[in-house]
Amino acid sequence: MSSPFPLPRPLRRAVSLAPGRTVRLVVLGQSAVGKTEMIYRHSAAIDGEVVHFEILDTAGQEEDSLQIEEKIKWGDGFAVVYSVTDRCSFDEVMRLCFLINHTHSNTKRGAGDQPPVMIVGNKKDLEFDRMVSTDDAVNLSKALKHPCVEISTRDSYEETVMVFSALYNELVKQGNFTPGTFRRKAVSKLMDKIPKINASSALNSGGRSLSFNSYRDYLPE
Ligand SMILES: Nc1nc2c(ncn2[C@@H]2O[C@H](COP(=O)(O)OP(=O)(O)OP(=O)(O)O)[C@@H](O)[C@H]2O)c(=O)[nH]1
Repeated sequence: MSSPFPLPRPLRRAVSLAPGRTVRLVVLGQSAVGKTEMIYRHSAAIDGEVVHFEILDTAGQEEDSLQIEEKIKWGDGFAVVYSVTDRCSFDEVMRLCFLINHTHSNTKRGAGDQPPVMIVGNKKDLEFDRMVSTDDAVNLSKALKHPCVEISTRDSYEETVMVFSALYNELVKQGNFTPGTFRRKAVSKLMDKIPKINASSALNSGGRSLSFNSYRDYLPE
């Protein structure tokens, strides 16, 4: 299925980790929707600039709302993931989108100035087990005013990367900060506590299964 919302063209991967700007993205969603299949660090050349993505996922039902809110405060942009094979995970999307908006309305931005969110329907390869239609997703997307896309993290690494780059493009488009004002280095204390695995080794595994599970190990001070 093609996306009802056009995603940017596939990105060229950066050949080196040159100094660049850093964007923090958070992947939210119910348990078992496929969040852990997403990569957690990625660098790409976008419009001639190197962009480092730091990607934090949540641990589904194991986390309480305070932990999720901490992660939401940390993030610049958000992928809210459901599985097209799991109706309950789709029903959770609305609650998570409200939580993002609520949390950010009290923190970084002014009223009515919300961070970019993309609704991501994963496991589209399981067409015969589908419980959430594309129309359902488009309707929710219109209601919440967030773009939606269906992907398969299992089948396509590129689709996952395009979600991240679409969020980045939206951040730039919002104009809250121009590209030059992004953080210059991956400096967050949170990320400093994450075990170092360099981007090239992460990508060797097809960009999958390298997410981290124990947020408690690197909570901000
Ligand atoms: N067919 C198919 N299976 C997938 C896809 N993405 C993930 N899975 C499978 O779905 C199961 C759950 O994936 P996880 O990545 O552990 O899900 P999660 O959202 O991180 O779950 P929690 O850690 O409990 O929050 C695993 O068996 C994955 O292999 C996909 O695109 N297609």
